[in-house]
Amino acid sequence: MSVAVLAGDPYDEALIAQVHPRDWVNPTPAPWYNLVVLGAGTAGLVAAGGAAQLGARVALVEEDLMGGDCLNVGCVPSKALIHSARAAWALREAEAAGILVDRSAWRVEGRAVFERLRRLRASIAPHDSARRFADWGVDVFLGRGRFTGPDRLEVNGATLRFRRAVLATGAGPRPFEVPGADRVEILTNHTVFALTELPPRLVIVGGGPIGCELAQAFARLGSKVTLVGRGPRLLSRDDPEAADLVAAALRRDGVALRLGSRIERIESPNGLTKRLTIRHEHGDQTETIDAEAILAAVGRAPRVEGIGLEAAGVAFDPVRGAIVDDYLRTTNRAIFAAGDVASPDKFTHAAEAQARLVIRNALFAPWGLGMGRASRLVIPHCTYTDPEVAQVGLTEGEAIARGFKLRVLVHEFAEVDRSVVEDETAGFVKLIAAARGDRILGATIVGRHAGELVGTVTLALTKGLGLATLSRLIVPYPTRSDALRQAAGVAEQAFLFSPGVHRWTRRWLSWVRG
Ligand SMILES: Cc1cc2nc3c(=O)[nH]c(=O)nc-3n(C[C@H](O)[C@H](O)[C@H](O)COP(=O)(O)OP(=O)(O)OC[C@H]3O[C@@H](n4cnc5c(N)ncnc54)[C@H](O)[C@@H]3O)c2cc1C
Ligand SMILES: NC(=O)c1ccc[n+]([C@@H]2O[C@H](COP(=O)([O-])OP(=O)(O)OC[C@H]3O[C@@H](n4cnc5c(N)ncnc54)[C@H](O)[C@@H]3O)[C@@H](O)[C@H]2O)c1
Repeated sequence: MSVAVLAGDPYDEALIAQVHPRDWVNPTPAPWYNLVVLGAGTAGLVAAGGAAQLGARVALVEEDLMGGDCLNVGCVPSKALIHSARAAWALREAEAAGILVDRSAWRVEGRAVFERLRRLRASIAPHDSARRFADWGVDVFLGRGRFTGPDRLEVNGATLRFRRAVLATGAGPRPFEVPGADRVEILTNHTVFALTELPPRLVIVGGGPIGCELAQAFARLGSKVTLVGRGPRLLSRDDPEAADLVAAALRRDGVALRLGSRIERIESPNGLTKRLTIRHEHGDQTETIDAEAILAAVGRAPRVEGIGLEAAGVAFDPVRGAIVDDYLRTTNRAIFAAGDVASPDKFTHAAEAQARLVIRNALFAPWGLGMGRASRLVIPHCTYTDPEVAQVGLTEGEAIARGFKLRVLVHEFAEVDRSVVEDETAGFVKLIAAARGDRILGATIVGRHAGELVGTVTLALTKGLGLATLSRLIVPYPTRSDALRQAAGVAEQAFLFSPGVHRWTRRWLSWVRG
């Protein structure tokens, strides 16, 4: 990411004025800091802001745009794009709801869609602004930071000495290594939101969350999208049935899926059109796909190189990132790490939760007493395709792999009145529970608002609430939350209507009847 990859319109100028003011003057460093934070994405901002508000002397170092990926080139712009795509989709589907729309009377204005995205991004930027953090007492340094020893870091020639530090440098797009990719302009999440028009044809490489969300969004907005995936299915981290529903939805929206495919080469025969040659894993034939744009969404690489981790005594691995223990301490006990740079869960809410834990462990656990464990955090995730796919705890496959004996309790949204009346019946709630007892191990939710619904199960897992509690939850009618109660209730119903219990209830009722 760089200020240079923004589109350069007034909204981007407004964004920069907040998160990388051009006239910013770095403060004079204090002799010592309680906490120096490297990177001002979600993890860094939460760690710095929280610590400063608790009274710590804090320095925050950012080389690019404060807010990091989430604000600038991740969650915020992608969800803004998804909103526009959904509006276009709703118009196409309006007829099914009895509303006749003249198809020739509306069209997607790509320029306006991207402008809206940048306007909303700029409107959120004050939350992450340099001024806001400075007002909280944080010394904000704009510039590239680099550790120069186990207790010091350098930025623009100034040395910041620390008792504790937080490494929060995040992750960037993983290099896209296929023949020819270095000679053709390839979009990544750093550049795709700087577009000003919709590409008529777009190839997206990668079937993870970024690939799926953006493939559907661009297709709904009118681009002819092909998604090329290496694996046999989409969303390889998630439940396979959930991934199948997403694949069906993408196909329905016009996305051509080429899964299990290997890219042989990329070229640009006339300098404008880009051409991919792919080969299916199980076939001899190659296929060529032409497009105006190619987006690589092939995973994330933690930012660990060139930042002096060797000098600081912080061990790292190019794939896993900084190596941390369960208290999020690196191999230098004074340096902690939070967010994408050290976590397999590369999500904003995970970065935020880890940063909160780091404040506690780094600043309020003298001699290591009272430190909290990262493994105790219950971290859900959700992919914002339509239908959404939300997950918390173990998937069915993960629970089996760990040797659990399971009960899998499923309730389909086709059985939920609210989903039926809104014509959105695709999806299900799947609760993964231990075969005996009440314990919930995880949940997969596929459907509209799955990301909201998963919060209830996350609370149950966090507080150790079981199936019985969930099945007695009273939810407003008609809502999709009923699916959760119904799925949990399957176990209770099976007990209540089991032959033994049924025999007993009949006898009792016959006796009281007289
Ligand atoms: C397209 C896309 C969509 C996403 N959608 C979602 C979503 O819907 N929900 C969700 O939960 N997550 C989503 N994510 C993931 C989310 O954006 C990340 O998990 C989150 O931003 C991680 O925050 P972080 O603070 O760890 O790192 P980052 O946000 O990457 O911040 C790290 C910061 O450190 C700075 N930095 C690095 N090195 C240095 C240095 N040497 N000196 C100074 N500064 C440095 C960087 O410039 C950057 O600003 C999405 C990601 C992408 C790419
Ligand atoms: N809604 C969300 O929470 C959300 C949305 C977007 C991104 N994110 C975060 O960002 C991370 C990165 O997302 P992502 O989708 O880039 O990564 P990913 O690692 O989840 O998926 C990348 C996919 O690309 C495939 N791939 C890699 N090289 C390929 C090649 N040469 N040809 C074809 N396919 C190839 C991989 O097999 C994999 O399926 C996510 O894992 C998630 O943590 C979260």
